Amino acid sequence: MSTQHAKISASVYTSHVPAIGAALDLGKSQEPYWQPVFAGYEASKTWMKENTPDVIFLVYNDHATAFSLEMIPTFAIGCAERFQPADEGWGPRPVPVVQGHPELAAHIAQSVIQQDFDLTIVNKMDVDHGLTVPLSLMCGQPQAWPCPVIPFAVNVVQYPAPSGHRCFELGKAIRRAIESYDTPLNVQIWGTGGMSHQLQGARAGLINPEFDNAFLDQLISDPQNLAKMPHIDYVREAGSEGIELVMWLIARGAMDDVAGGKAPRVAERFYHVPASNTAVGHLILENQP
Ligand SMILES: O=C(O)c1ccc(O)c(O)c1
Repeated sequence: MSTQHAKISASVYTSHVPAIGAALDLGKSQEPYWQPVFAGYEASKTWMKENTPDVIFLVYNDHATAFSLEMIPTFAIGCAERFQPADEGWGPRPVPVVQGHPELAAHIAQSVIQQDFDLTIVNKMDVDHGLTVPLSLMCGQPQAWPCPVIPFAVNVVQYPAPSGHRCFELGKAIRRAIESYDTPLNVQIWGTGGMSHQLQGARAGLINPEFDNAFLDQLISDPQNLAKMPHIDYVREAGSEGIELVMWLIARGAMDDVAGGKAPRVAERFYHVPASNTAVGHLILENQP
């Protein structure tokens, strides 16, 4: 591929627990409960400063904020110039407006839809904690986010959610789309949500560290097989909200292929239980030059 084209340099994976955003916004990040969570991201914040991309393609889920049970696309790509932080009930988070990249987003939409994945084009959308908490964890509290962000919303809220396999294949299509964009942009792809958690019902509070750590291991070294895991296994092992982890497979699908002999480098790995009701997991993978 010519160096005149965009490329994916790295992927970031992280939970997006809303209480993490509230802790930061309310100045509680050094309290004993929260300190270990934020400490786990210190090295990643340094990495982010040293490896700031031109664009972040950020895979997340909307939590009935921009969409609702009235209308919920399986995959939606944000093509707007900018996206406002959403009001999720306590006013919008005091974080910067998210600048989009309409040109690259339109190119990805064109390419991915022509590769037979149906995407919904979104030209106006507020972004909730699913998108802003990962930015806060990786960038802290800047005046402006360090680069444009293309929001990519996945339905993991209203059944049926897409399979891990479909997400993994979609990641590959997104990579082909980015690598056919004829401007040499450095793009990161982020997969967010998870890890194990269940917010409702008889198993509310479920956390499964064995499953989570096995998921991290396999995401690194054997994502092809991990992508075969059926939906019911996520729900049984990681709880009803654990299904958010299929979004990590979109980001992993866009990265170098272990099966093809090119293993990405693990730059950071962190796991902590709990933050609010959730197990926090985090990885950074870098494609090798
Ligand atoms: O742990 C929690 O409280 C919690 C709440 C809402 C979410 O969307 C989530 O991912 C986690």
